[in-house]
Amino acid sequence: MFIEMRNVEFIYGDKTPFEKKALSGVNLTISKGEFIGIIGKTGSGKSTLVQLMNGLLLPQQGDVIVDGINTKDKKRIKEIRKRVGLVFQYPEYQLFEETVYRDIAFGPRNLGFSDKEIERKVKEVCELLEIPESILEKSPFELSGGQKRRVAIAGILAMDPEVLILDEPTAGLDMKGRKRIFNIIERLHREKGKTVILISHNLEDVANLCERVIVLNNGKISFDGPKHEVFENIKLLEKSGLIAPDVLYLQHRLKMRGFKIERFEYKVEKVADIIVKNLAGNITKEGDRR
Ligand SMILES: Nc1ncnc2c1ncn2[C@@H]1O[C@H](COP(=O)(O)OP(=O)(O)OP(=O)(O)O)[C@@H](O)[C@H]1O
Repeated sequence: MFIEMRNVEFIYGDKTPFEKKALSGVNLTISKGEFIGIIGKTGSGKSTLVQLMNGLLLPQQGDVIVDGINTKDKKRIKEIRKRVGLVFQYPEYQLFEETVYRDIAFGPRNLGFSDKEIERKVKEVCELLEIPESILEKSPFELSGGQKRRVAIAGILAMDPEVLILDEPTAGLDMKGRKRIFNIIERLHREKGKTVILISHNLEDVANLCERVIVLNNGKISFDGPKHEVFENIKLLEKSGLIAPDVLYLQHRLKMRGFKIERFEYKVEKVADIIVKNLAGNITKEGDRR
């Protein structure tokens, strides 16, 4: 078990007139190599949850343990940050150096990597994230939205974290930009064995990419399990204030009409195959009857 949260509660502005309980009674464990999606309506506590996972926020109640280290152990916070990398929802929060190179190098430099190691790391992550050398001396603020995202991810990956957390990594990107980011994330999981935790408002993306899904509702976990269990339970999604992807509503409707669906699919092409297969079955049956 790599990350463990035990009975965690987090309150913003604790003991002030503005206090706001963002999370309560959160228990969860995350193992190496998982690909987890975190979903929940706006304000349900998703960003708070992931900031607790790398010690950026500390719980008022309960404990967060990362690879055996309690995030409250101030002396070991660097070790935690090195293990759990968090890419913020807004890349602007993360990019502040004068050049792209310096921004990507910031994390490893802070962790005490040598210049040679930093250079090697920057080169490696740029290749992985398809960041051309020609932009390394540019200001991060001159970049396009997609490039900014990739540079923000590169800066975190350069520290070689075991766990990569991405908070809405494709917000504001067009279809092509989104596909590019998701391909990269998928490869990081599949080829580099990274544990990935993805927050997304887009349930279709989560359904397509993740293996396990955690649903948050008003600061509590309302579901945690295999994705097919959550996505086949439209009522559960609705109770948590979420709307299931259209492909799922379609398959529920087809099932009600007598279509045989063994396993719900998340890609339109695959649903089309189900329909064709069912219709073909019916036509054959008709033929048999005649
Ligand atoms: N800095 C803060 N000060 C006070 N309250 C906050 C702060 N950040 C978040 N909150 C509140 O805590 C709750 C959880 O917020 P959080 O950002 O974790 O939710 P979220 O699910 O990530 O939302 P979104 O989908 O909109 O990003 C919300 O009610 C939010 O208003």
